[in-house]
Amino acid sequence: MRRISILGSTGSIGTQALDVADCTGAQVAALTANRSVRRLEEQIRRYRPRYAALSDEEAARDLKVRVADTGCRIGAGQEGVCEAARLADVDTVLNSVVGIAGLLPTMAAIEAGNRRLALANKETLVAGGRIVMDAAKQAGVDILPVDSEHSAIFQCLQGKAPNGALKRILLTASGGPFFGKTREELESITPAQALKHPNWDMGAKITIDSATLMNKGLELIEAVWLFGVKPEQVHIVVHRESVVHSMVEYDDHSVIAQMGVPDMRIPIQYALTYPDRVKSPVKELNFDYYPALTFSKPDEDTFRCLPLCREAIRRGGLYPAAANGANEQAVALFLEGKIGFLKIADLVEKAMEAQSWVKEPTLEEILAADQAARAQVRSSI
Ligand SMILES: NC(=O)C1=CN([C@@H]2O[C@H](COP(=O)(O)OP(=O)(O)OC[C@H]3O[C@@H](n4cnc5c(N)ncnc54)[C@H](OP(=O)(O)O)[C@@H]3O)[C@@H](O)[C@H]2O)C=CC1
Ligand SMILES: CC(=O)[C@@H](O)[C@H](O)COP(=O)(O)O
Ligand SMILES: [Mn+2]
Repeated sequence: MRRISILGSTGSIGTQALDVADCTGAQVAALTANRSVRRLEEQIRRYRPRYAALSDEEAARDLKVRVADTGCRIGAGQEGVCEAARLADVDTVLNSVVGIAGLLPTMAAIEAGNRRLALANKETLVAGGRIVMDAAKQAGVDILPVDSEHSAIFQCLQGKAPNGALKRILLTASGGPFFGKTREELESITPAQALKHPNWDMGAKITIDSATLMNKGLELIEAVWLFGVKPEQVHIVVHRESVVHSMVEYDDHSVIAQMGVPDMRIPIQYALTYPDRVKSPVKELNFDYYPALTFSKPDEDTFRCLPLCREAIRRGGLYPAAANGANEQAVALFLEGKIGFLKIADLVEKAMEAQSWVKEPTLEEILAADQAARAQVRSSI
């Protein structure tokens, strides 16, 4: 039986991971969140982990009082979250924290060793890809992708590509809620409109990223690090139905796809049970409901975040961290109604322009680049 630590347990992926734990009989050893005291209290009472943490220190103090009767030890701050990633008796850490806040817990899980890392937090690899992958290799920690496209690619590769035979990755994109719209039409988009994803029910930040196609740019970078391919080998294919979760093309031009209904419990479960496949409550894919599957090219003139991310990983160094940090701050400002939808890409571009070249950045330099990009975004509105 797996003993898992779920970081970001109160979010979209975190709560679905708890459903998966229910179905697979995994034991929940630790839970963490940012400041959702009530939701984490409910989860502690139901799953009885021996440790839980909130990164917001005041919220952690409140939680400690509320769950004093349960015997659950409560941690606080970023270090409290990292402690959940390091617990000695845990064999699986699921990182479903949103944003760059997931980077230090990822490193903590890897440094602790002797566990698998099921990684939903794509920003970890976008900002810190090289150091994360190097540390995982050195520690012998397997990183299992949770992101649906990367789980699909991992499944199509059966874990690893046969030597040199992988030609390219065909990474699918839904196109988001604004597929087919012009820049003029996007000028007056509201957060409420952008928060309506056509196929997936996700947290707010990733839903906005899907609407701008930043999500696909982040996923392109994520794929480069996870599968050791060049940026040019990742080809984005718009597929409106989100049923083909991604594909790989081999040198003989054979294309292998992974398919299923759009439900994150499938990739979450696979990351936890790999290499085993076990029964799932998720609906089977019924082709009667999908008489046509469509494929087309992304509109990169309108949705500029995608080419900006491609350029960021092509340049390397701190450019992806700067693009990611600027995007996180810009999305927060868009959700607060302080900037328009199209401004998000402008701010990502500006942050990349301000970034200087650093060959192999350290963790400290990555976190500093993230902070600098955020500060630049805040000061330019
Ligand atoms: N949702 C989805 O279907 C998919 C998500 N992903 C990726 O998974 C990650 C999580 O996404 P999603 O579940 O949608 O996000 P949500 O916003 O729904 O949940 C985020 C979780 O992270 C916690 N959190 C937020 N800020 C911090 C912080 N500073 N320190 C520690 N914990 C924090 C939140 O706690 P609190 O509740 O207290 O705020 C919450 O538990 C993202 O990287 C996303 O890109 C990838 C593929 C699909
Ligand atoms: C479920 C998942 O993995 C998301 O990243 C999803 O892919 C978002 O959809 P699009 O970014 O393709 O709109
Ligand atoms: Mn995805």
